[in-house]
Amino acid sequence: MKILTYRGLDTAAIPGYDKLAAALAADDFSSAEVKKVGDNLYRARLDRSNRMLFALYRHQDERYVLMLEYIHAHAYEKSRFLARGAEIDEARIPAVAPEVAGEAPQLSYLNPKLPRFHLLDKVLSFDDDQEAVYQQPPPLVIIGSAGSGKTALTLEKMKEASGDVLYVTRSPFLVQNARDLYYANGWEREDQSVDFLSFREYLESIQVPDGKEITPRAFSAWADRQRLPKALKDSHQLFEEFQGAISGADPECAYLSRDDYCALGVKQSIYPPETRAEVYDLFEKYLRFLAEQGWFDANLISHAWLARVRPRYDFVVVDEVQDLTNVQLLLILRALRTPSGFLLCGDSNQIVHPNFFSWSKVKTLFWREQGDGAPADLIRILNANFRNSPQVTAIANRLLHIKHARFGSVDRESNYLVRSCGPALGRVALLQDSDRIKRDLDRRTAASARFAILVLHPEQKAEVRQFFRTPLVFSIHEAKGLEYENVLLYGFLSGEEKRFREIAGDLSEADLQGELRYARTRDKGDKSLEIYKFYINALYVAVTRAVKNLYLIEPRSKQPLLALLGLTEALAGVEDVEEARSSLEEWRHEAHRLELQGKEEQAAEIREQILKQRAVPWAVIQGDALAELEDKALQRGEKKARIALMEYALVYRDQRLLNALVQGGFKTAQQPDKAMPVLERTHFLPYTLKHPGTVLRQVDQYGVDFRNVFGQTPLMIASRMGNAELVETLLDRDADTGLVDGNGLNAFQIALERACADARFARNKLPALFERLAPASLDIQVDGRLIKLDQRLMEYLMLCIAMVLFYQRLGEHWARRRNALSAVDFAELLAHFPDSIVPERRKKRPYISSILSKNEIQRDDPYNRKLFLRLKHGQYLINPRLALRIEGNWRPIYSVLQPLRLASQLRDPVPWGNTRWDPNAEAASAMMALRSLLTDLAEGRDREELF
Ligand SMILES: Nc1ncnc2c1ncn2[C@@H]1O[C@H](COP(=O)(O)OP(=O)(O)OP(=O)(O)O)[C@@H](O)[C@H]1O
Repeated sequence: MKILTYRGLDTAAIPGYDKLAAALAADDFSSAEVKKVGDNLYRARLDRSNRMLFALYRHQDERYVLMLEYIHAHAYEKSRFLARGAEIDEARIPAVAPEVAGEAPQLSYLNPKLPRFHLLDKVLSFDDDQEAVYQQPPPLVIIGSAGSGKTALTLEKMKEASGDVLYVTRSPFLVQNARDLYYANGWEREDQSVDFLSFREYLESIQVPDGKEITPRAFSAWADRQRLPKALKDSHQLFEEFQGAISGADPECAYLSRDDYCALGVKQSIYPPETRAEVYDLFEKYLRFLAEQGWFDANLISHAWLARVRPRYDFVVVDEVQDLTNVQLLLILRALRTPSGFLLCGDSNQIVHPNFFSWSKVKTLFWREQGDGAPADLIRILNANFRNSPQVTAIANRLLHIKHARFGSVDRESNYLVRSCGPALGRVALLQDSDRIKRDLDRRTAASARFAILVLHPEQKAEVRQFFRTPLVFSIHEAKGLEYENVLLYGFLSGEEKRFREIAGDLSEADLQGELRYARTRDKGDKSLEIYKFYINALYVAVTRAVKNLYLIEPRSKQPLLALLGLTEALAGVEDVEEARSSLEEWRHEAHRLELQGKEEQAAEIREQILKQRAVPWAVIQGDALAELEDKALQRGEKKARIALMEYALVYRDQRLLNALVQGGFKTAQQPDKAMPVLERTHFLPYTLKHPGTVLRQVDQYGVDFRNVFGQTPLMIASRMGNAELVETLLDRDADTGLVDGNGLNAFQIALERACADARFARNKLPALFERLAPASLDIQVDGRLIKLDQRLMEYLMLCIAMVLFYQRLGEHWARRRNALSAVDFAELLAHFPDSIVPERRKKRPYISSILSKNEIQRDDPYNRKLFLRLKHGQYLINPRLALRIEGNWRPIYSVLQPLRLASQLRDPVPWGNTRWDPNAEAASAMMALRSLLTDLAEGRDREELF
């Protein structure tokens, strides 16, 4: 077997490593005492107390040992790779023989020259180009086609940076994906703090703009109302002109003046000079529309925020740089402490719309910011493709050839061919456009989540739907960023036959041979590339969405461009297209993936047509419905309403409601602890079962995040009942961990709440729930700025616990001594948490106190997140001016939490001389005082007497 080592593993410092490696290399598993300890995870003996963890892989005909981690003194529970808190009883695990390697997973690519490998979500062996970039210090610009491993390489380079690091890109989906890849396999680095932000979040981290960011859909709806002349009808184009030419391009101004816009060169605008005045009139209307309707435009805000941004990062990574405008890039650069600490990556061939991105503009921008010029090898190009099949890559290359041969004026950075390292063999075929073929194809693909149909223009989708039942139909603008195993391009070229004919020009096969050579523009006034860029890039993007197989159906199959792509014969049968039927589970994942990427239309269609999900048939008690129920139960004394209200009050431990029920003569409410088990049996029993069929049936009917009558999702109840298996099942079905219940708590906080009330729950149930339920980050707003509080920070846990303690302790503390929350409260709760979820040092009181005081509103600390307000010595409230982003909307913390629900349990009046002292009145007035305090503080009114 061959030995490879994980990057960063210092084998020289591992005692007995060489001897062990030699034994494994010689297939001697018995003297290495190899045992299987996890999924493709093995341990071998280094010496009496130390172990080595490794994985087995195959590549071509060779078997490989991938050395992962040194396990010192049997401390398996500290391993990055084994499940948290894993206890391994070595004596009870049988030894394995080297033959197991024969069944090991295959690596799709392995560079024979490199003995080291990298790890994200999977094992990566860098090719020579990637390795060279990996070795080069920043600043760097990495250019590579779709699937060339830019993101993978970039993330690995990010791991090298210490200090404050930013990863930013336009798409929130990509951000989440990058974060998940980054921390996959338990990676961490103590001296690094990383923010993963979408560009909008980055803007918000400087200052949260008023309103919502304008979307192409909202723009289009606005444009449709404007009665546009024919030349300006294409709203995508108009939007692009507003966001790429009038604003965005010149960072010196928010947007161009009318004169400057009209004077733009022929290549700087989509529109000819004679239409510009009209475009500018519309732009002015657009500005008014933004202001009136409460939208914001990212370019205009970026320009305004240039005056506010402060250097705060040591290293910045910008992914998919072609999706950002100059002013946006400049705003990112201005956040750098060291001007050269950046890494940009992107691919200008992936721009669908006619935007004004050019690598030379980016370079100029960075040059200028750097002051002393840029290093010669700033720009690196990756030529491999690890994603698409060789057949798809071959077609993509032909397109690049055509673009180059036809419009040789493209910049050097967009001018490279791609070498396929793709995993699987695929095929590219032109199919006849006949009813029989379409019927046949539909039969084979309608039930497959791995087959998508792409068209050039949104209007063409309706035509596709006449023949095909799949919900996966996308216009090219929607398809960006997606990938499918099989892609059908439907009438893609025929829809704009004239354009594509002009693109093909009089090129012949001979023009498409050899390497691309960079040539300067022949004629500066030649606008042909700008006009055709949309069409050729759209086709390039469409083609590269296919991971394995690409099919085309063209009503007019004899087109010069098709011929140049080598597609001359239209096939009369589709027997080779595999008939596929995806499981409901696959479809659920697909709907969820599309929702995350903002493809609501297709996701809704999947949910409706395939998953057949519908809205819950019951009314959820919340908002007005709750007020009405209260009225019926408390004012009108209706029996059914009283029972329902009591159940609601029990679920949320709403002491105020329980008290009101008791005072209204409803005795059962007096003993919540007795009533609770009954309630749990009635409503939550299915959530405690090993085979929760009833719950899953409801999930199938109403979707995984449906709300029960109390407004809880299945995940929240499974968490409450401590059913880790069900939690796992629901998460596998993409349950949303960010949703909150009627108390404003998410499923993770609900588990913490249970742990707070029950030490046994904390010890036995919490570990399996803890990491799985905690959302990756919490969006909080303090002083008008977004802070994305990452799950890995102690501050995250402290805020979550503080929200739980709000209900569990604040009321009582306040009623008794006008006290708020203290480090003791946190420490008492954390004491029951096993070390595997919260390390010992983080549970100590001095440490908790230090986090509380570091995050006090008034404290001067660069990492102060201003989470807490110190009322008096050691007494804290969650900062009343903090807001949380819940389901996309900012909500003040004390409207997420429900101060109205804080109350003391009723007590009997105490005889006091010849009067009676009513403790309840006192408690009620204390709670009123607390609520008014919270309101005052939230609204910024001074309550200095308290401090
Ligand atoms: N050296 C490698 N060996 C094997 N797989 C690789 C290698 N480098 C990257 N990959 C894989 O190739 C796929 C594409 O990589 P990645 O997403 O980083 O590409 P990209 O250039 O960022 O693509 P896009 O521009 O489409 O986002 C990923 O699944 C990644 O893990």
